[in-house]
Amino acid sequence: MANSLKEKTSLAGAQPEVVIDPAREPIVVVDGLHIVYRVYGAGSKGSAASALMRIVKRQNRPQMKEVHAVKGVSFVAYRGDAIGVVGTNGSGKSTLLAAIAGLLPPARGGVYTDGQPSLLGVNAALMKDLTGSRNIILGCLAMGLTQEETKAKYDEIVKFADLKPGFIDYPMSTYSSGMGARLRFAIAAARTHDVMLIDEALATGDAKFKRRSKAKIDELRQDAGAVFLVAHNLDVIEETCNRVIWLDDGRMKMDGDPEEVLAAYTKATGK
Ligand SMILES: Nc1ncnc2c1ncn2[C@@H]1O[C@H](COP(=O)(O)OP(=O)(O)OP(=O)(O)O)[C@@H](O)[C@H]1O
Repeated sequence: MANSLKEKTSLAGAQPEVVIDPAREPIVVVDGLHIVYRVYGAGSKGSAASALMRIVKRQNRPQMKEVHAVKGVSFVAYRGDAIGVVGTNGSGKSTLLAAIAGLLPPARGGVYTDGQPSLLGVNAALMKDLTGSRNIILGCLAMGLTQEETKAKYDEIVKFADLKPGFIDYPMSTYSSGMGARLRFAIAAARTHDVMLIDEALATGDAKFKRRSKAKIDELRQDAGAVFLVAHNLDVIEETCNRVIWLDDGRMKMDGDPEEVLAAYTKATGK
C-alpha cells in the first residue's frame, strides 16, 4: 500500500511537491492541496420567484464568492505520527482535516491515504434524540463493528466515557457539551483507525478526561496509522503529539518538532 501511495503521489502532477522518506511508511500524503469553498451572496440560493424577478429585471445570477481556505499545503504523515494542527481562527485547520477525511474535493492537488480515515469532530454524527446507550450501539455498527464486537465493547465504552450515573440511558440532547464529547471520543476509540482525525473533540473535556484521552490516543497510535489533532489548547497538543503543523491563512507556516513549532506560534500570536 505504501508503494501505491508513492505511485499516486508522482501521478498527482508532473512535479509532486512532497518528498517521501523511503525509510518510513507513508500513511497520508497531502500534495499541493487547495480547497476552495463556493459561497453565494445573501438570498442567492433563492426561490423560483427570485430567479424570475432576476429574469424580468434582466439581472445576472448573483455573484458567487470563493473562499480559498487551503492554499497549496503539502506534507507526508508516516505510520505512528500524531500530528497537532495549530493556527488562528479561520486558518484552515478544520478544512484540512475534512479534506483528509475525503469530505471536501480538492480544487487542485490531492490527498492520498493508506486506509480509511475517520473524522471525529465536535459535531460528529450522533443522534441527539437517542440515548447514549443507543448511540453507542449505532456508532459501533456505523464504524463497521459486528453485533458481537459491539456487545463486547459496550461496557468498555461506557466506562471510558464515565458519564454521570444514569445518563447513559438519557437522550443525548440532555448532555452537556463535555459529556457529548466524552461519549463521542469513547465510541470512536473503541476501534483502531487507519487515520484518526480529531477536531477539537478533547477541548470540552475536563483535566482528568484529557489525561485519560491522551493515554488512549497513545494506545491508538500504536495500532493506528496516523492521528491528527486540532486543538486550540496548546498543552493538549504538546502532550499528545510528536509533530506539529502550523497553518496560517491556509498556508503551511511550519511543520516540525512540537516544542519548536509551538514556541514560534506562541511568539507570533501571543497565545
Ligand atoms: N462551509 C464553508 N463555506 C464557506 N467558507 C467556509 C466554510 N467553512 C470554512 N470556511 C472558511 O474557510 C476558512 C478556513 O476555515 P476553517 O474552519 O477550516 O478554519 P479553522 O482554522 O478550523 O478555524 P477555527 O479555529 O475557528 O475552527 C475560513 O475563512 C472560513 O471562513
